[in-house]
Amino acid sequence: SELYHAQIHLYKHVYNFVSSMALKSAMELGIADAIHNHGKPITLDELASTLKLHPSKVNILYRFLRLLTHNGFFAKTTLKNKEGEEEIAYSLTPSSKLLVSGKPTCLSSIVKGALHPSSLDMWSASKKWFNEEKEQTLYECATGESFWDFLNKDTESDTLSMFQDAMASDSRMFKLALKENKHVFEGLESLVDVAGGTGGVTKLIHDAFPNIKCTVFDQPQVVGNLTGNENLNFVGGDMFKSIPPADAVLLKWVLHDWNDEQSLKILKNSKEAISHKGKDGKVIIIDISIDETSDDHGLTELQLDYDLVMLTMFLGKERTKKEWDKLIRDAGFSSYKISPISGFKSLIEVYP
Ligand SMILES: OCc1ccc2c(c1)OC[C@]1(O)c3cc4c(cc3O[C@H]21)OCO4
Repeated sequence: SELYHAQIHLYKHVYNFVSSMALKSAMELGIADAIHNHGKPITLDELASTLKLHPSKVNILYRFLRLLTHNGFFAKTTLKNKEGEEEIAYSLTPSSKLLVSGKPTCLSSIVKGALHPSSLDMWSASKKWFNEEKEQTLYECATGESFWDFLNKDTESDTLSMFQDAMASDSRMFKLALKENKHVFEGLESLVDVAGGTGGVTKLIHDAFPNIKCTVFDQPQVVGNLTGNENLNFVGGDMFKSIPPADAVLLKWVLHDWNDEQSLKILKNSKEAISHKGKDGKVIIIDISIDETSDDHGLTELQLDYDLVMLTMFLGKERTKKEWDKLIRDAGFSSYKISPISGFKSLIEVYP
């Protein structure tokens, strides 16, 4: 009946965290590596001994694998053992292949970072957060400091490196996406990567397009003592004041960290930076573009999850197609083109 369907829907969402935590446990145990290194489907006993689990934990491992197999992270096959009996064996799926360490597609650091207590414990303060008028992130409301201050506190240095590893692993996925979007960068003589940090992504572009003069633009304390080469240089400054001129301005995962007023300022400064190129200049935005009407339900759910992660930790936001349209037009640009890139993000080419 409808009542019981509603109860199942409600309870499923209440216990979604169990699946997340089972995935985190699988990542911490190194199950994907053990199966990958085994080179063929692995039985429960072989896996338990590879993981050096106590014999009393074998059945617990089975229960975790059962849920994760049900949710598409492992595949179950049957093998005939030496006595000719059928035995269950587990193999990887495309999703768990993203947990195999050492590969450019390894996203374990995102699993580790996103499910770190610093991202979870703050939710116990949500009622307090809703009932105060002070504009701050849920994280600040819960801990009294910004997430950035927490990351940069030297006592938490492992969290900072975990965060940087997560950004780096997401950038490696961008390298694959770059191959599929060469046309966006072809013909450019120069590009400035705004809020490019220490240049992780800019280096990927520089490697793929060595003739483009790439500038990594970020706050002076971020790029201060970094040196590049003849076609990759670091410039310190304030993107809310002015952006160094180039044929193209790259804004990758930048605008989702800022509200509309701040984003408008960044876009207007970007338009100024490419103005010498007339019609040939462009701004390349890489961010989530939510399209609830046409996108797959699961994709939209991930994008709306990300919207709340950005809101609660950075007071940032993910934008819908309509919001991008308004922001781009308010900034004075004449046209733009949105195309999907690397899974759940979009590449928006904006023309003056
Ligand atoms: O655009 C920036 C950006 C991009 C991705 C992520 C950001 C911020 O913070 C939330 C997040 O879920 C997260 C939180 C973390 C972490 C990694 C991590 O990846 C996710 O390591 C420690 O805490």
